[in-house]
Amino acid sequence: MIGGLYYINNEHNISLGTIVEFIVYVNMLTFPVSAIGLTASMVQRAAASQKRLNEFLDIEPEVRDNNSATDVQLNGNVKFEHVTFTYPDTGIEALKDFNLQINKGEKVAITGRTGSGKSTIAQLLLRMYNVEKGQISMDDVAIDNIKLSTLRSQISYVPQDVFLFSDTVENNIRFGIPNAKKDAVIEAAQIAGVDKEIEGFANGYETLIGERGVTLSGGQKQRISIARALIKDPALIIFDDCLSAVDAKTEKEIMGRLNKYLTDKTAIIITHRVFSLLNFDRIIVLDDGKIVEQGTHAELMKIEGGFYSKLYSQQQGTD
Ligand SMILES: Nc1ncnc2c1ncn2[C@@H]1O[C@H](COP(=O)(O)OP(=O)(O)OP(=O)(O)O)[C@@H](O)[C@H]1O
Repeated sequence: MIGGLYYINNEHNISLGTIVEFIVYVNMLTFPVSAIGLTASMVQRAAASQKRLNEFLDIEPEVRDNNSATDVQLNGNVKFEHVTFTYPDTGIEALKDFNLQINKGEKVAITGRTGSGKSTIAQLLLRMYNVEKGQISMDDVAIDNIKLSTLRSQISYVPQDVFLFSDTVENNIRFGIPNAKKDAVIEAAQIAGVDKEIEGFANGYETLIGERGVTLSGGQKQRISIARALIKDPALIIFDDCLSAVDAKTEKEIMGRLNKYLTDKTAIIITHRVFSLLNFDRIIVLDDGKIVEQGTHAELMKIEGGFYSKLYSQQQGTD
């Protein structure tokens, strides 16, 4: 449910409509004087846009730093305590008295049916919303008391919908870490399983992506997005169903490499495809905003008629 790099670009909850309005407004202001056919209706629209712009500039972001917020060097311990969260716009209760503790270095997979609350966990960890009931903490510091910039810079989030820039492959991977060395870019691409394809492009890592360059497949975009998350070297990394466009074999291989590479890091992998989770420390199954099963693959397979074992059996042979 989270789109693109929403959390980076949209800290102020700017709606697309507002941005479009803003562009219309700026275009009007820069209209050449020779085009004096500026009609009354355009003036009215400009005035309306001005009003919207003023309203937009007055918007106070709902999530902002508390006065007591500090910089904290995070180690990757995560705790949700009795968190009940309702999306303010829809009134949907996405998490219900939700408790979860993940220790530094643990690799935890979260699965469950559509709408069960998986992405909401990521949204709340990034503090895209304030939590009113219960508490979320990292390394025993409530996330409300961690500066937003500090929190978000130490969590890598790979969204479901990939957002790439019209720039080189290399710059897309090192986005956010402009000083990252080429070796680090290549290593991240190798782990994400996209290095061979990049090397096959006419200009390798210098190849432009987008209208003026190569058109990437959905799977290539997803793997570049994973490489971008890895290069950040975060305390916590969250993969949100970000391998849906990759075939089952490739997904398994990437998961295997990630498991090794992320040894000292905390990782949360949100996925519908359970077959790639065999070696995870813990698998959590969500339903209707609550944990309904958790354990290793072997433990969950023993639950007769359990959600996980059913899902696993269904997926065997289908991918
Ligand atoms: N930005 C949002 N605004 C309002 N309601 C939302 C928002 N995002 C999710 N929801 C609702 O909250 C509930 C939990 O959604 P969430 O995205 O966390 O589920 P999910 O398990 O990640 O689903 P999926 O597997 O389809 O991504 C759903 O009912 C969903 O419709």
